[in-house]
Amino acid sequence: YKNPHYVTARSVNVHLFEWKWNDIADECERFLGPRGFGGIQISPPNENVVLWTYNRPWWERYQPISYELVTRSGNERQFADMVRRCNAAGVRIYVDAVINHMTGEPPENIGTAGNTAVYREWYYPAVPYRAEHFNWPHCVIDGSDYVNDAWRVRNCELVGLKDLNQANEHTRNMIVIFMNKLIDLGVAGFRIDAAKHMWPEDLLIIYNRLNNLNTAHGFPSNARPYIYQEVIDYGGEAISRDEYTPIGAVTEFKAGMELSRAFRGNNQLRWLSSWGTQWGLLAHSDSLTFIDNHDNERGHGGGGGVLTYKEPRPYKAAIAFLLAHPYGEPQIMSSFLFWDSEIGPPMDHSGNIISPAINSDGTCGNGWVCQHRWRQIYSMVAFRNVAGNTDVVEWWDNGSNQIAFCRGTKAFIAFNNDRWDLNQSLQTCLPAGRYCDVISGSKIGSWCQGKTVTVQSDGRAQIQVGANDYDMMLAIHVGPES
Ligand SMILES: O=C(NCCCOc1c(-c2ccc(O)c(O)c2)oc2cc(O)cc(O)c2c1=O)[C@@H]1CCCN1C(=O)/C=C/c1ccc(O)c(O)c1
Ligand SMILES: [Ca+2]
Repeated sequence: YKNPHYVTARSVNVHLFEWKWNDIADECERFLGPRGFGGIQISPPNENVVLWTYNRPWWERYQPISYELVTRSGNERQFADMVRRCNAAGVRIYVDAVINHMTGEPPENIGTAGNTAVYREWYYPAVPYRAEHFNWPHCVIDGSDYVNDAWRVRNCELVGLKDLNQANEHTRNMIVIFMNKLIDLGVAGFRIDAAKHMWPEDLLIIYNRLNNLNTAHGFPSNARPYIYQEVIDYGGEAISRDEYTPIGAVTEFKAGMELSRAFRGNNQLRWLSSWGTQWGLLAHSDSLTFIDNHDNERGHGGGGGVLTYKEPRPYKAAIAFLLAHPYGEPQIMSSFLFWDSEIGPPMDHSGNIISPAINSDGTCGNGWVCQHRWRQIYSMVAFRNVAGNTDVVEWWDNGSNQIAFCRGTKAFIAFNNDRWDLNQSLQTCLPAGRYCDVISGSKIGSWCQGKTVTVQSDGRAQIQVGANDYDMMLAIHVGPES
């Protein structure tokens, strides 16, 4: 359950938060496939509550009312079409699975999004779920439970959302039927939302009932779905993410928190020479890493502020480091613009999500940030792909915030977060020749739009990253893009 099943030489997952299925399929063919992205995390594809009372907040998609594949992102046919087209472009699809709970809204407060599910007294006829499929006696998780009471965190309601009982055979089967339908449509795996709120024993039983991946979509035979479990654990809680690593990968929130601290200047970059488990992070094969996600980019995720698109220079540098270093399976957030922590995706007056516009320079409009289309970020996706499974070698630092390292003989990156220029002859580990810095510009034919680096026969080059350069890093690698 710890293998993303990326197509060869692909290595990065992008969370296209709240995108519509048709737009994702287009993006796979016109951008993500050609640029070497490995996979996409999509928003929950099953029917959710319609909360006009909060003007369609982003978190309504985390309040299921059925497992019908009908949401504002599209219907079942559009979903199947997206998975087929993205797999054909070499880009995998991972589904955000909300299986801990159903909505907590009383019947009179909900719309029927896909007109397939009207439920009464917590019954969900479209699934169907009835009262005995939920945890009883009724209780709601209190803040102190996270520290003191693992049983209540699992068996009581998260913010009043109806808490399913995954120990019940019918509940398990409804969840398994839902997930197997997605696997048969060609998805490569799942993000398990709110995994902390479910018992690992019950989750493993569910995972073991899942089908092998569908070989018609290019997966090898007997391939198990990639499972990464959302367990928000900065330490100090009754529940540890170590309870979940035996059964699947786990979201490593500490990675984004620590790299945000470092690239904001609250920790010296030189300490990153030991990046990985020595920082208290999960084992490499268990670790889904990211700088920010849909929750903590809004400040919900605790652990202090992670870097987001709102602080672009250190954000791009933190992402560059995350992608340049071999530790973990990295995921990039791709957001819509927001100015309050509740607001949902750009929508028209009747609530339909507005598609991202693609500008002539390749960036997005219509209220979408499309971080994955920022040159400094998609260039680092290519960097990571080229670096493959090579190790970090030739680590250099200046004793504070200027660092550089190679990935085998394939790639080289340098960062400068000091207030003075970096101007050093450094070992790049690359074959002699002229390379384009992929951060400061693209390579057009054989011309470098940005900086050019000349590597001598001993692998050394004069590396310059000014303290006030537009970006605080320089990256070069073998292969056509650099
Ligand atoms: O103030 C709120 N929630 C209370 C604080 C955040 O608690 C939530 C956590 C949560 C937070 C921290 C933890 O350590 C933890 O174990 C769980 O996970 C969720 C997962 C869901 O599928 C749906 C939810 O409504 C939540 C949620 O409210 C607002 C209003 C309701 C939704 N919401 C939110 O803030 C929604 C947040 C949300 C939604 C989906 C997610 O995947 C997520 O990680 C957070
Ligand atoms: Ca639960």
